[in-house]
Amino acid sequence: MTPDIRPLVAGNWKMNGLRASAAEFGAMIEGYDDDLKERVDLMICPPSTLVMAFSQIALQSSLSVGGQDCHAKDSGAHTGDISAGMMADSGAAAVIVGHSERRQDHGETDEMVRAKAEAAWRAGLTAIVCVGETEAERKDDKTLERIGAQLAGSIPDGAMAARMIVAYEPVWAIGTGMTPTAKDVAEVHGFIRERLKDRFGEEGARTRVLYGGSVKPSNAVELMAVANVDGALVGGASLKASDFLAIAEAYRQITS
Ligand SMILES: O=C(CO)COP(=O)(O)O
Repeated sequence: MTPDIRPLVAGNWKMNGLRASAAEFGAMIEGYDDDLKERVDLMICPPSTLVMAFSQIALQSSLSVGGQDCHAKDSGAHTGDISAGMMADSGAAAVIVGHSERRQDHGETDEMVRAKAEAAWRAGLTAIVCVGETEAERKDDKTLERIGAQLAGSIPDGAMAARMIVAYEPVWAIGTGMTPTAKDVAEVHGFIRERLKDRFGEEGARTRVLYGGSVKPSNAVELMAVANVDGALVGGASLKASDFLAIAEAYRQITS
């Protein structure tokens, strides 16, 4: 938690989900109550094919919708790609950029991620910029060095809290069931906060910094209670509405 920052629990569905899964999820999510809505924002980042379906669901609930990636250009001859403007037109309010799976599978560099974040802003979207060290980097004691370089390279100048979210996702914790200790999370999130403040001043102090990597209902309270953790970016556990809501429920406990 950071005082005065409203937490966000965002679900990244990755390459999962069909229209029926979205409808099922929507029916379940309507049930989340006003008290929880007061405490935490919820977002789902489905595959592009479901952004429109989720933006309909979002009308019935207090959920917001994000994309998982966008092209750095606004339009043009880029078969198979999707622009930030298209995401916005489909009802997204945000877009994830620089997820480690994009960095690994598609060779995305910090420079490319930065250009995508700029494209997101041009389209009026919030950019959720992901950073995180590999297992080898952690073992070599290079975690903060790596995160510092990714922050410097991937976040464009002029970042403002209203349109920027940083997600710290240690690569080795994604989909593995392994998580850093609360102490390690505190160290990295504290470091990210200092870097954001150094570069963006008050805007950096108010930017949400999410933790992602094997967040589950059973570890949500411990992870979300860490200083400078302003929510979660949840992969696998966001696919089931009951687990996703159970993670959000952590805020009922933490903020009571
Ligand atoms: O990559 C993630 C979210 O973007 C985390 O995935 P898991 O929650 O499945 O570990």
